[in-house]
Amino acid sequence: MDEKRVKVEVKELTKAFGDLLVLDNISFDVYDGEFLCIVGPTGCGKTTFLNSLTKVYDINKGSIQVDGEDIHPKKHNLAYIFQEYSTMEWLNIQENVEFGLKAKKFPPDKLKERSDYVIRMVGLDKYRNYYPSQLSASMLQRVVIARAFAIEPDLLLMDEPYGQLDLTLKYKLEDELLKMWKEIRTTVLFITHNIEEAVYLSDRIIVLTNKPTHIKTEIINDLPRPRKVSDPEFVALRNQVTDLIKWW
Ligand SMILES: Nc1ncnc2c1ncn2[C@@H]1O[C@H](COP(=O)(O)OP(=O)(O)OP(=O)(O)O)[C@@H](O)[C@H]1O
Repeated sequence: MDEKRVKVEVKELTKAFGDLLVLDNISFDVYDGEFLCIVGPTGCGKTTFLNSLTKVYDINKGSIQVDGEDIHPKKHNLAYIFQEYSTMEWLNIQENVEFGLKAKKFPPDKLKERSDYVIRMVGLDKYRNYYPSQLSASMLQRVVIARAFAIEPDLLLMDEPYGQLDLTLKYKLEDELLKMWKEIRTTVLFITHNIEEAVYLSDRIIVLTNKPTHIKTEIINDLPRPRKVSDPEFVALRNQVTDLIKWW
């Protein structure tokens, strides 16, 4: 990135459930157009973090701002991709993508052009009239990617989206995701346990500690793209992050 502009500012984020302090004074910025990965041990509070970010939970202390304003799902354009495919079975692929756009009050005369564009980007042009039950797992994930990027979100939140998928599929979808991200230049916050995935995808990696969770360190990942998991530089960075975490 040439010029860094702060898109999301997380400041002193603190969340406890009763006596259990989960997030302990977490502060960091996400830059406009950045692909930021957050890795941390099981149970450190990644889901709690996302739920705090999206206001599902009230936080005990701190603030989260997008473009200098307190984050709000109604005010800001937030998109989510989770493990579940979350497509609507009764709508075809084109309608699934347009559903998100309509919800965001996208101009009706530009709807088709926009959905065509993202559907083409993920290689599903021939399937636009199919229903979710007629598609494979990887195609469904592509629909989800297309739908998320279609709205050009302020922030795309991803929570272990490919955790359950087999490796080949996972790599394909990660490449699909990077292609969309490069084209549309969305700010992405991607949460994962998988260090290799974080090194493959990110511009920067934030490493969390065990509970009470704070930021252990952050690593700039400027490996050139496309990345190869077997490149010595890739392996070196993966090992560096692994050594930093060592939560097992
Ligand atoms: N609603 C809740 N009430 C009480 N405790 C909670 C609640 N939600 C989460 N916790 C606790 O907060 C801690 C963090 O949970 P969370 O699910 O955020 O972790 P996680 O990092 O997402 O886990 P995983 O790595 O398994 O996905 C856990 O100890 C959990 O038991």
